[in-house]
Amino acid sequence: MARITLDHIRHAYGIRPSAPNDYALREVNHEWSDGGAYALLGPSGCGKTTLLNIISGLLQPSEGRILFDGEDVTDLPPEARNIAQVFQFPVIYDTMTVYDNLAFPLRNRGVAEAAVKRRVEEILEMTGLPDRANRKARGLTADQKQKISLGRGLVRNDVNAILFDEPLTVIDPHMKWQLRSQLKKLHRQFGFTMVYVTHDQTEALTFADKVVVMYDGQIVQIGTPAELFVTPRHTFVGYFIGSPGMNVLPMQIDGATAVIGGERVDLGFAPPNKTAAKMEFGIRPEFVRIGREGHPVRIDKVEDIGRHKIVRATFAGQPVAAVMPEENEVPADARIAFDPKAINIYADSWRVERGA
Ligand SMILES: Nc1ncnc2c1ncn2[C@@H]1O[C@H](COP(=O)(O)OP(=O)(O)OP(=O)(O)O)[C@@H](O)[C@H]1O
Repeated sequence: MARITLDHIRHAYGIRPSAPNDYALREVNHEWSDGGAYALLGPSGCGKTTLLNIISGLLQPSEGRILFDGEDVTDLPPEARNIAQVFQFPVIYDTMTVYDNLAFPLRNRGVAEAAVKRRVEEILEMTGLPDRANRKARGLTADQKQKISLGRGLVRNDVNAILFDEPLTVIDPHMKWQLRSQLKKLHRQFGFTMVYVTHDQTEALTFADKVVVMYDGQIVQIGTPAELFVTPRHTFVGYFIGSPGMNVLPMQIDGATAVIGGERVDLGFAPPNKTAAKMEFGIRPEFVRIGREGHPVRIDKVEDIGRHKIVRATFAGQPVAAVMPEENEVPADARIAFDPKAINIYADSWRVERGA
């Protein structure tokens, strides 16, 4: 397994890019540790597949270098990078049996038959297909075929990294959860460096130790699920992670006070003077209190979703969501308050550090 360094990578599909918008990847400059489980998360078109293909060698970046354990592999073709890749749709040999499909990557490398057998049997067990071992792949369902693709990606344990590009799209929802847990278990057991592309936050947060959030051709944050929740570095991370996402309200700063449409909210710290064009106040719905204290608010709707309820309200002319425990009542003359420790301040969409 390898440490992966992305050294000032930029990529444009068109020729002679000039403006930032000409780049599918604007600038990626990060190091991913050996044995880490990373999820690349972001909306459609943000550059996830582009970045994954640059790592695997299917695509040459327009600028920058990629290194495995410090060794420059930018000019190496995919087969020389020693990478396993699992795609969205099955890539298997229909005329081979399930067993032979799984054995193929090992036999190709000259692994002894006894070791092939041991490993293939483990993978058959993991994918829940041991009784299909001698069947031709042709007769299998789409999700069984995709499980074999996953198995082929996992069968070798001498690869630099395993890359997954939305691998569970064709798998039914119940099995999805099971396979994701198995991937996580395998990661713990063998310490593979894994990169997993998805646009589904649940998938990313349950699979990865570190989630790499991409937006508009950039990595906007790399963090643990808890870091993405508590301190989103960019307002996009706030919106995209969480359900409902973070409340983001336009504001002005006056010392240690946020002025939001005429209401003054104490921040508990004075953000430094910023020359930003746009200042915003961010707070997750879990830290918004609806009760008898605080600022005036208009309650628009209460959604009961089981263990808690989501209150949709209007504060200082802006829509705000709050998450409340099921047993709490919304009082008739409700007020709104914000937990000062959970307030994030954004200057031109980027988080301002306390004390920065
Ligand atoms: N072969 C290509 N030629 C030209 N433009 C491309 C090509 N592949 C991707 N793009 C563009 O590059 C940008 C990033 O695409 P990419 O496929 O990397 O995004 P993604 O985050 O993986 O999206 P999705 O989740 O839809 O797969 C998009 O604007 C896309 O239209």
